[in-house]
Amino acid sequence: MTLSQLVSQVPTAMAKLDPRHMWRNPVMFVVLIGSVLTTVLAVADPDGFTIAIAVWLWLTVIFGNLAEAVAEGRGKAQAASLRATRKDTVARRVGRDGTETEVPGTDLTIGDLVVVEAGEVIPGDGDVVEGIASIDESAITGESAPVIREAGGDRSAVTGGTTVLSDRVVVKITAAPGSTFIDTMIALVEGTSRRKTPNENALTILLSSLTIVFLLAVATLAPMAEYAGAPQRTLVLVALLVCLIPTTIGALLSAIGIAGMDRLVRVNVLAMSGRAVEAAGDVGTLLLDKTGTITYGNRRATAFVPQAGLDPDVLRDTARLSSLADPTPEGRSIVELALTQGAADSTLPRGAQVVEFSATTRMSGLDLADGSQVRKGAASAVLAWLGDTALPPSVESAVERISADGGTPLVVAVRPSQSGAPTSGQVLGVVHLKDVVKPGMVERFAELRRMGIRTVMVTGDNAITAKAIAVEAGVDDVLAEATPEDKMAFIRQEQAGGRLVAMTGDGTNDAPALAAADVGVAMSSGTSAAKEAGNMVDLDSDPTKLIDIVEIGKQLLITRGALTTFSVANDVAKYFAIIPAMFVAAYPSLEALDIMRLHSAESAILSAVIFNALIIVALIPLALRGVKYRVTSAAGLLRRNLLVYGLGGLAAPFVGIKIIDLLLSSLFGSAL
Ligand SMILES: Nc1ncnc2c1ncn2[C@@H]1O[C@H](COP(=O)(O)OP(=O)(O)OP(=O)(O)O)[C@@H](O)[C@H]1O
Ligand SMILES: [K+]
Ligand SMILES: [Mg+2]
Repeated sequence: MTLSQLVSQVPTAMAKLDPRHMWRNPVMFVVLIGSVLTTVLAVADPDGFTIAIAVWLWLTVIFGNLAEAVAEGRGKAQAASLRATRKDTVARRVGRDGTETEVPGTDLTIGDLVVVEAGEVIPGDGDVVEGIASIDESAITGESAPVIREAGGDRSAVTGGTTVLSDRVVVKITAAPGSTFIDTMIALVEGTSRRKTPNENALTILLSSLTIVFLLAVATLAPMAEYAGAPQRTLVLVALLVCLIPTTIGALLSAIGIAGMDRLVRVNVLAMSGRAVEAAGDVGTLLLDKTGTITYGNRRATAFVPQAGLDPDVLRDTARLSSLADPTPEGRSIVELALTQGAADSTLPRGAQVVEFSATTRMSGLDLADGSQVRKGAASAVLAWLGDTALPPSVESAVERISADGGTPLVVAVRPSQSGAPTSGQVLGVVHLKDVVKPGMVERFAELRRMGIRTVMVTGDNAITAKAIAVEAGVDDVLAEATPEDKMAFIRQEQAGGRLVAMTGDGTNDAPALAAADVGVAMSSGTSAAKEAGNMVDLDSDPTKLIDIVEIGKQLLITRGALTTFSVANDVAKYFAIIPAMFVAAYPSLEALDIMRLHSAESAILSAVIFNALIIVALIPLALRGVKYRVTSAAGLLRRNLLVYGLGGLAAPFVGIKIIDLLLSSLFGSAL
């Protein structure tokens, strides 16, 4: 933060003097009332001291607003650049009859189909329903490497404002103009949608109660002082009150929250709720989806392994048949592999019923017109479908080998038509699906472990594959063959144990879990359903981003705690700095307590007011940058912060007020 940044936000800080805005911050609202009151006093009886107090009380309020304005100002620049990407686009809308019409992007409604080709800007948020394309998302991520988006799988979501680099896709619009991802991002970085978090509300109530306590204390001081023969002016009592109420944290509280969100945006994470950012600071368990989260999610068929003695072409052709109507990347890759291995290029047989893949059945295939059925899917699912208890030994060993290697085996089976007596089906072999683990996982998960976070991979895949990938990625635990319900139940169970849970995922089947988690981070590469369910989106689709998210969350909590400690300690110290000076004339015996030896009672009061205002500005950089988070025990951290910010807060006013008092008395000596 530079001085010019501070100065440039002064007009915004002045605009925030609007009582309708100030009202939301009770502590600073009291200072505002004090400023008005002392201004009236200064107008009625304009002596230098009264004017000086009035001026410094106004500065206190403005400095508080300045902290918020500077925090918000950082996001405004980013919002402006995002607005530029939301330029008017022309959409090629596809009608029911397949004809294309050009319409302005703003005319699109949810459910519309649009065609986007290489070189064109995607006119709105949606899911790719046909085709595959490489897309430049740098407009929103700042990342220049193109990403792949394709129909059918968990990499189907596209964002309006991004550009198709190659090929052609058909996109089904999922967001109305005005409530798109970029609109959300703009609102977020500008802070227009910011609401106080429950923690902030609780702290505000605490600070307000403290303010009321000090208000009562100062109000009762007046008659007591009078009785004691040392009557105090209203002006002095107002100044005393402002010094005693927790103005430092009151002024910086919202800036701390905004800065936390801002730091997340800088690491390419969009947090839809401040509450989630706070929860991130206390996360104990992290759940990660495997495919598309820990791995790239580009699960491709690489080999057909037939059952011993079976003609390899039979497996190849049946695997292809079962995948003809499977729009998932896995399904399409099987069709492609079969073609390269010499399969005939035929279309879906007449009268065939498509059995779509679902995360619950873990199978897909066809029911053919003659009553026979073909399926491919997870070994356990296919076995259950066949009503068998064991796979043929050669298939069993292929499944194990593929799994142990971290691959996903898809067992292919057929069941002949059941016209007469029930005939049992036959397992033909296995398709080997391969995916690649993203680099750098092991080190990053080790770091999470040091932070005290347990990482658990949850996957629909079988236990052996899950284990192999878990070892390669270095997660602590795995939950295999998990249905969407299992993922959610696991989260509920962790939460019941008192732990806050973070979940990262990309798929539609992750959506319930993302919604149930305290921190739900959707991969930007994932489906719209996942992004809507989570409360954060990672634009880089990096599951280890949670390390940054947790650090930022912890930093936010620590900064708020540290500055609250500092603020309250500060106020207590001010009490002991000012009170003896105020009463030493009436009670000479107080002289023993008057360790500060301030120039005069007036100088003491004015110095305290000035210190109270300046400390806000002095702490703005810390509020924005955050107190540094180190990986250490929570107790150690608390001790350290109490020491630094508690003792620091107690000592600072004595030093600061003394220096200001010396300056004032040397400048205005006899006048004070
Ligand atoms: N197109 C498909 N057809 C048939 N079976 C499939 C298909 N895709 C996946 N499967 C099987 O279903 C299982 C679960 O699918 P899915 O990939 O949706 O699980 P998931 O819960 O998202 O886990 P993850 O994404 O971590 O692998 C897979 O392990 C695989 O055995
Ligand atoms: K104060
Ligand atoms: Mg998945």
